[in-house]
Formats: sequence, structure tokens, C-alpha cells
Amino acid sequence: MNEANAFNPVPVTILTGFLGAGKTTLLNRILSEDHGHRIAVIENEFGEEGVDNDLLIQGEEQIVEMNNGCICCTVRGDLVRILGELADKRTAGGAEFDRVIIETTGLADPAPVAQTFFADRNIADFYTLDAIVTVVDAKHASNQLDDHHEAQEQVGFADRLLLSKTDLVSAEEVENLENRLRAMNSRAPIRHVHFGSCDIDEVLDIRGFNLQAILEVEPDFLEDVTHEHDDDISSFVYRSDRAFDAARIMAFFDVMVRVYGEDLLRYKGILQIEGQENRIIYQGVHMMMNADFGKPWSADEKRESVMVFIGRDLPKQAFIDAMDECRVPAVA
Ligand SMILES: Nc1nc2c(ncn2[C@@H]2O[C@H](COP(=O)(O)OP(=O)(O)OP(=O)(O)O)[C@@H](O)[C@H]2O)c(=O)[nH]1
Repeated sequence: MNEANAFNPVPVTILTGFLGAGKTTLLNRILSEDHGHRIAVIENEFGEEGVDNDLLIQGEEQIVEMNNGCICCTVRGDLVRILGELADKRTAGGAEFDRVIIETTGLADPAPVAQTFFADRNIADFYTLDAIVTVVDAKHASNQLDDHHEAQEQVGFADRLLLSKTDLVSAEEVENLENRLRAMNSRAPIRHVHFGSCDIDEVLDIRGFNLQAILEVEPDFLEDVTHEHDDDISSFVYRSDRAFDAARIMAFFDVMVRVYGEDLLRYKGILQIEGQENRIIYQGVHMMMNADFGKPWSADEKRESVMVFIGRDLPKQAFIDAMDECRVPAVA
């Protein structure tokens, strides 16, 4: 393995995109492909609880989770620390990776994350920012871009735009969206990705990040940016160790998306369903939801359902009470 230093730094890709755009799907695809790259992944999630680790296929890679806040504001110090620790481990021979992917939360502004690679001397010496790659959800992007400045920042800062879920919309909608994206960011080539499938060369080693170009668009880039999230968005977690009745919980989700679909930006979790030996992964964005089989529960582990909801003014207690009602009766 080459020694990383200022002349041979480790390339870093910032993978961003609004809530539910398809970042984890793409990352899973990359991690499961035989491309010869050794990748360390840093994962950040919005909300108090992370479920992405369970959604990510674990291989040989180094995967570090950051769950206690959003990477672009409260946990930037954590990012510097984690990058430093990974660098030390690699130098000491304890970690074999030749590149890093940082998956940000769907609400992250990529600018402060990118700044880390210029602001901190030790980080700047060891790593180089290869590119900001933004996944754009073809089904939901136009509303997200209208409503959320985070979605606009993610497009504006991208060195590459990957359009997901084009299977869910018409060719005309794709074309209109591409025109809008080009008007917002003419620097970034646009590619399509279908359930994370795309050429790895479109994501890694694209040497897309150009500080000069960014400074032209955003002269204050290297200043400390103050940054705020849309404050009407919040998250909460439901958890229970009692299994759900399949029919009842699915009926609840049906009603939930019909009534709250507009305000439900993202929901995802692992469910324990009675009579089911596998975890059920249930997730969605607005009204589009899907369920899938996850890993089987092992005999010695505590079975627990954990579900994260991110949305606008969601009635937390009503959701929790309704989900409680969908559980099988407690054993006396
Ligand atoms: N139809 C369709 N669905 C997709 C595609 N890519 C991803 N999805 C689905 O979109 C949902 C969200 O995908 P994720 O990869 O978890 O999205 P994410 O950006 O990691 O989500 P957060 O980290 O929660 O912001 C999942 O149900 C995926 O199966 C695609 O190309 N087409």
C-alpha cells in the first residue's frame, strides 16, 4: 500500500442527495462490486438513531457510523476526528483502504463537509477531495428543489449528478428535470443510475472537485458558513421488542402514507413481524414505499423493531400509539 501524504493523498468522495434519493442503494452496489478499490465508508444519519448500518451490506470495508447529529453542522468535529483516526490506522497498517466515501444525511449541506478538506491542515495533507457526487430522485426532485434549500445546495455543489428512479417517471419528466438541473449547475455531467447501477468510474476518481470553480460560484466557500436546516423538519424513532401483526402494521402504513404522504419526507426501519424469521426492511419517501426481506434474526439476539420517521410536523405520539396497537398481544 502506498504511503498517503501531501503528494499522494487518499481521494475522498462526498456522496450526497436529498432524503431517500438512493445514496445507500448506490453505496451497496459499489461495495458489492468487484472493482479492486478498497473503500472506507463514513456514514452519517439525520435523527437520533441510525438504521442505515443494518441496510448496508457489510463486507471487508471499514464502515464508520456517525449518528449523533448532522455531519454538516453539529458533528463536523467528529468528521475531522474520524478522518484522523482512519489516517492513523492506515499509516500504522491497521486499515487497508485506498479511498473514502462519505455518505451524508439527506439534509446535509455539502459545503461545510467539503470545507473540512481545506480547513484542517492534517486532513488536507492526508486526503484530497475527489468529488461531490449528488444523487437526484427523478420522482421527487422537482418538489424537493422547490421546498428545500438543502436539495438546491446539493445540486449546486455537485461535480456529478446521478439521476435515480427514472423508471418511475416519463421521458418528458426526465428531460424537464435535466434541463432544470443544468440551469442550476452547468458544471456537473448528469448520468442515470438504476437502483444504484452505474459505472464505478462515474463515481470514483473523477477528480471533479475544483476549488477555483467553487470559489467563483460561492466566494465565501472557505469562510466559516453558518448553516441552518429547515426547522419544520424533525425526526423521531419508534422502537419495540414486541412483534407486529403483519396485516395490521401494513394497514397502518397504508393509512399513514395516504394521510401524511406529503409531509413524510422519509421513513425507514427494521421490523419484527410475527412468524417471520427474517427482519423486514420497510422504507419509503412520501407515498412511495417498499418492504423487503433483511437478514434473519439469530437465535441469541434481541429482536427489536426500529423505525425512523423524518417529516414536517408529524404527530409523533399518534404514530407511536397507532403502531403499538399493531403489535401482537403481550405474552402473559
Ligand atoms: N424505483 C426505483 N427505486 C429506487 C431506485 N434507487 C433507489 N430506490 C429506492 O428508493 C428508496 C430509498 O433508497 P436509499 O438508497 O435508501 O436512499 P438514501 O438516499 O440512502 O436515503 P436516506 O439516507 O434515508 O436519505 C429505497 O426503497 C430504494 O429501493 C431506482 O433507481 N428506482
